[in-house]
Amino acid sequence: MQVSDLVAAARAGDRRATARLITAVENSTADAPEVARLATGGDALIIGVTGSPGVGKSTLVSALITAWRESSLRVGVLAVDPSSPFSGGAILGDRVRMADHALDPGVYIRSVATRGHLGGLAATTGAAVRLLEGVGFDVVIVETVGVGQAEVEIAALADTTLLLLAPGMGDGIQAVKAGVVEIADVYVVNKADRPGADGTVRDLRALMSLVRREPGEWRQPICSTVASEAKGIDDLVAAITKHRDWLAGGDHLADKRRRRAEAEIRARVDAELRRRYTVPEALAEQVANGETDVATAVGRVLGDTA
Ligand SMILES: Nc1nc2c(ncn2[C@@H]2O[C@H](COP(=O)(O)OP(=O)(O)OP(=O)(O)O)[C@@H](O)[C@H]2O)c(=O)[nH]1
Repeated sequence: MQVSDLVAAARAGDRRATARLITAVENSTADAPEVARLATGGDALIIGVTGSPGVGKSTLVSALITAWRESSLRVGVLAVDPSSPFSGGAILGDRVRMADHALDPGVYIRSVATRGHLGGLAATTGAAVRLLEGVGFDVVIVETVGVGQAEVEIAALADTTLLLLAPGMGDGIQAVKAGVVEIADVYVVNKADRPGADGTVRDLRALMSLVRREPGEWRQPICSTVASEAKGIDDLVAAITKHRDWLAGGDHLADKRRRRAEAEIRARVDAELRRRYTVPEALAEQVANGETDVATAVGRVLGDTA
């Protein structure tokens, strides 16, 4: 099939065509440049969802999909697994939300692996986000488990980042420690049916009252949800819409988009440099032995293989 036919099919809701296009950009196949050229345009709402394992990200994403489908929006989900070298959807096969939305052509769900890919999340996921937006998805959700660098990178990709917490998991404190709180645009206290939820909301409020904000700056709302019963989802969708309106009201959205493009280009440039400039083992050996110094070795790597 021609790339143009695949793009047309993907726009019409053919999920296999969408899958083939993402695979092409992910693997930088010979078709990738044409795919990137044709599958362009669109204006998706890009949502990042992050939080510790077990807080209910998958369940919440499933409930959000249902809400947006009720408004006939097409929803794409990229589930990023920073620890897995596998890609293509197999990991999510048994997940609840797959079963819930498996027959709906307006929903596309895929897992994205970043381990072993040069450039990390920004390079691999950035291209897939762009593709989904380009074939007409109205909402693209990027979900990742809250570990290490991934959640900071996800915030760079997304227009609106949701940070999920759950009562009784010490999440509030963990989040502060990791500095994650700053990357969130909307806090979600999920599992609000569990004891301690009010306390988690209170802790967050107290924490936020310490942050000084300029007039006109975004104040992160705190939404309480019971994702497993689809409770609080309407309020959460409203908070997301409000953030989008705030972004669109100033230069914020354009700024975010530019920074996203910059992060994606940067990641790809870094990956390309790593591919071009390899460090020969013998050279490392020489530095380790004291025969050569590091600066000289760097000169050799750059000079020898440029
Ligand atoms: N009581 C309660 N349980 C919930 C709620 N939301 C999700 N759960 C349950 O919490 C467990 C974990 O939910 P997941 O959605 O798999 O959590 P996750 O954050 O995606 O987990 P990882 O994939 O491990 O990162 C499941 O058993 C859900 O049914 C909720 O609002 N209340």
